Amino acid sequence: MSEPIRLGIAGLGTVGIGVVKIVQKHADLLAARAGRKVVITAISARNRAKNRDADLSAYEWADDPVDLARRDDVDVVVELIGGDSGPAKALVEAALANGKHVVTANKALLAHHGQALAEAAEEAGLSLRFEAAVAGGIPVIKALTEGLSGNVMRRVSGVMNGTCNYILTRMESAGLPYEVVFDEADKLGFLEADPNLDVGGIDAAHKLTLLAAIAFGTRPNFDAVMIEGIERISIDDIRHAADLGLRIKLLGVAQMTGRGLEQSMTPCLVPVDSPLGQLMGGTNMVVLEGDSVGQIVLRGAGAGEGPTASAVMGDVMDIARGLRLPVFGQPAKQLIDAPAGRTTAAKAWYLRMSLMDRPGALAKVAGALGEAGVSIDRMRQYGHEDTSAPVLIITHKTTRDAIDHAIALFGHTGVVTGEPVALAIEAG
Ligand SMILES: NC(=O)C1=CN([C@@H]2O[C@H](COP(=O)(O)OP(=O)(O)OC[C@H]3O[C@@H](n4cnc5c(N)ncnc54)[C@H](OP(=O)(O)O)[C@@H]3O)[C@@H](O)[C@H]2O)C=CC1
Ligand SMILES: N[C@@H](CCO)C(=O)O
Repeated sequence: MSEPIRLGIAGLGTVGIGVVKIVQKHADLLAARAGRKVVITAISARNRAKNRDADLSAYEWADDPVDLARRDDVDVVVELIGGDSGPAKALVEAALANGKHVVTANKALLAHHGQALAEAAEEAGLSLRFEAAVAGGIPVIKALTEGLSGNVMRRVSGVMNGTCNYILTRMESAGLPYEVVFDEADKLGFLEADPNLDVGGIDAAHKLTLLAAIAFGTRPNFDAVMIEGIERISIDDIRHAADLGLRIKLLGVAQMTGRGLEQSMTPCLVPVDSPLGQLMGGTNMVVLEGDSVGQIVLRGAGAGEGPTASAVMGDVMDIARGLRLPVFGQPAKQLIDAPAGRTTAAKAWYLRMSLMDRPGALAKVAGALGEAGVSIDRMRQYGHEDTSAPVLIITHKTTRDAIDHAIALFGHTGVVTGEPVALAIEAG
């Protein structure tokens, strides 16, 4: 058997401790599968005194995580701290500069600095792996980079943030308003330290950025993702959607068209009985479409100790076995700078707004839609007690540009109060 592969793990929170547990629990299995032992030599976190759910006594402790990158007894640095700057970035950069392979679960770091880090890794002949960064336990990076490498990818889409899916499905099942379910999710420990990363759609957009880079051979371009969060989705939207046989999902879509790379992470409506519509709780689903393979659907736990550590270990095992692949599936220097495209696909849209309840208000809204070239399919005004009337409009198929134009025109009508909620109706 070859020499053991030696891990230095930085970050001993949910994911880090999950990795420690797998290495300890499955030592023989890992050794048999890798053809060498997988051992932990050194660890680091913020607080050494913290009581953690694992025996860490056999490992060297580093107060500064960057020290792991300088140790002779570490072959692979496993970065599980998080954040797109600070110690996580310093550690990954130091590891690559010191000849260590890197495994990370850090989507924020790679979405922002993936290009530079990939170039550094490839120049040094090192692996930089990030399976756990996208859709937790689902091996979607491996599927795209390896299993589907013979395909021209057409489209990548899916639900990639378990917290948002939990909030949206719980609002429906319990009939609770957004604020109450948000507090529940917080108490359950689902939310990122900065909750806006989850509910603002940013975390999911980080993940989509990484998938798009692999699928389309493009430099990761997070700034080009059109992002809308779920913060403005009300229990009324959930109920109206249910009445229409639809569910709201925070849906990511990336596709390459003649206009460039389209990337969006926005709340959308999908049929209740579609695969995406059936996705409940914190589960993730990624749909991959290639020219030869057609459509593939991957579904599973997008977060949590076991699933995320499972993905980290998959990367560790590949490195232990000697598998070396370009970080984004092809050499980073060959990745192209695709222009950001904006979708022109025509879809039906759901528009919910509040109108001043006075003569001619509805006519002004209908006029704005007409001026923007948007045709109304169905319209309903809901019962209300004050001077503001909730109105729901379903449009015939139209483009996002036309909807944005109509919403801009609403602002000049003098009768629309607050900002309308606009959701595209997708096939699911
Ligand atoms: N949790 C999940 O389900 C998933 C997480 N991820 C990603 O995995 C990574 C880790 O997440 P998770 O385990 O949930 O995070 P946690 O908050 O549970 O753990 C973070 C760890 O990093 C340590 N840490 C924080 N700051 C420092 C610092 N300045 N120096 C040294 N150590 C530090 C903490 O130390 P201490 O314990 O002493 O405070 C803690 O052990 C993140 O990138 C996250 O986005 C990806 C997919 C799913
Ligand atoms: N906050 C993320 C964790 C997993 O990346 C989620 O809810 O999906």
